[in-house]
Amino acid sequence: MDAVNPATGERLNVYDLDDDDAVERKLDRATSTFEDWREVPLRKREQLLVNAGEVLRENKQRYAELMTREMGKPITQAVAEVEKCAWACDHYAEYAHKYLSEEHHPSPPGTEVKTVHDPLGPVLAVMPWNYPFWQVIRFAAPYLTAGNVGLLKHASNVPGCALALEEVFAEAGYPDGAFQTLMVGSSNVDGILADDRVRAATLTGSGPAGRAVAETAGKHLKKTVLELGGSDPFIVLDDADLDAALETGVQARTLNGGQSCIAAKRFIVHTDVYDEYVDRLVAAFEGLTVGDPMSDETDVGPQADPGLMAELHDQVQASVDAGATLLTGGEPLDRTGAFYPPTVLTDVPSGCPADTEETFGPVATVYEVADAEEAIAVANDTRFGLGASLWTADRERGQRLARDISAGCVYINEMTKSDPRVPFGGIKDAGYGRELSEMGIKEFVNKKTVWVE
Ligand SMILES: O=CCCCC(=O)O
Repeated sequence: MDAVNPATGERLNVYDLDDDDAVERKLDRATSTFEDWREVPLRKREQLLVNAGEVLRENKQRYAELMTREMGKPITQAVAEVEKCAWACDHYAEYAHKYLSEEHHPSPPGTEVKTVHDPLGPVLAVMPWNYPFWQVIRFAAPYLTAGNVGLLKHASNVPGCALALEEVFAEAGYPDGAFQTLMVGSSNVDGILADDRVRAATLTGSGPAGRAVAETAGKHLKKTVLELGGSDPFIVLDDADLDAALETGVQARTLNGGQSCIAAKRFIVHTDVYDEYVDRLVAAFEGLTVGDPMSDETDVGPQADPGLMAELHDQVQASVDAGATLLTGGEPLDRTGAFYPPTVLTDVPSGCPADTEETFGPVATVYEVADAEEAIAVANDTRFGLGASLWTADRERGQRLARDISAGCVYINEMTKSDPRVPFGGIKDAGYGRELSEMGIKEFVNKKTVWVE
């Protein structure tokens, strides 16, 4: 596996792939470790998670630089990502025993009926490059604490991060085999998932990757959680606080180079405030600093890979060819590295790529709508259903409208974001299942009913 810096094109390192024997050994180790790990008292597992949070904090700068070098995330955002990982560790260290406590049910007199939460076994995690640490800690913190063990198949462009994550758990004192990185390509996923030793799988990634995992998991009757793409609406109503909706909107579209499933991708703006909002959005995009991701001053780094940037650019060009108006950006920057400028498209014809596909980069598509009802109709006119953000001065109105939005979450007067305390996941082509919070930790447990007569 090659790690290549997308800001410079420089090859950072070459990593050996695991051969079949190495994968076999890791699967065996996962199984044998699971038998012991599941017996470790929950309080002890929580303590190890506290340690993992400490390891992350102690190595924050090193891990952040590793992410920035491998996938181009601005360094300030990489540091924030490591901090968020440590927070997720703290959260589950504090709450896992509460989330996993026995549930008692109404039962006939003289009997006791309850649900207990047993771990399932080795969980395969197929994870993407865009949040190389966060996406992994998001599954590992809850699932390991529930007594499962983890097998990570990370994206092939972040191999250094994949190994550093293994280091986090080793240094925190987890048993060998509780968390292992598989250095394999995506063609190996099917066979590993089909293996009896793997009991469940979680994937964050593209729709095709999710469907492939779901198909194999279905064939072998394994539980999955899928967090796939999104084309999240960012709705600005006539009574919205425009300053806040603008500042947050810019961040929601350009954070992480716009490479996020929950980025605001379709801005749906009430006609009364449309002209002002669009003018200010364009000005704000043009004011962003695009450049060296190692600089604290940078807002938008390179796209993670030249091929991905080319795909994004194709989507923009095809949309313009179909009749969309390009207000700013729209051409890769003429410099070394995969730099794409913040881009704004309006008058987007129905059915063009910017309208129907996920744009994984700093490209905002803006729609003008006559009223809140039309805003909701446009918001729902997508095969995705991950998150949504809605801006209005009237919180009651916001909550009424939220009921009509087809998405896994709706944030009113806030950008869509993940938080360890809050369930995260989508509907429709955005996937199924929930990560984080109590719901997340309970996705990969056997909710076992115990009836005591
Ligand atoms: O691509 C998905 C990004 C999730 C980002 C987050 O959890 O904040």
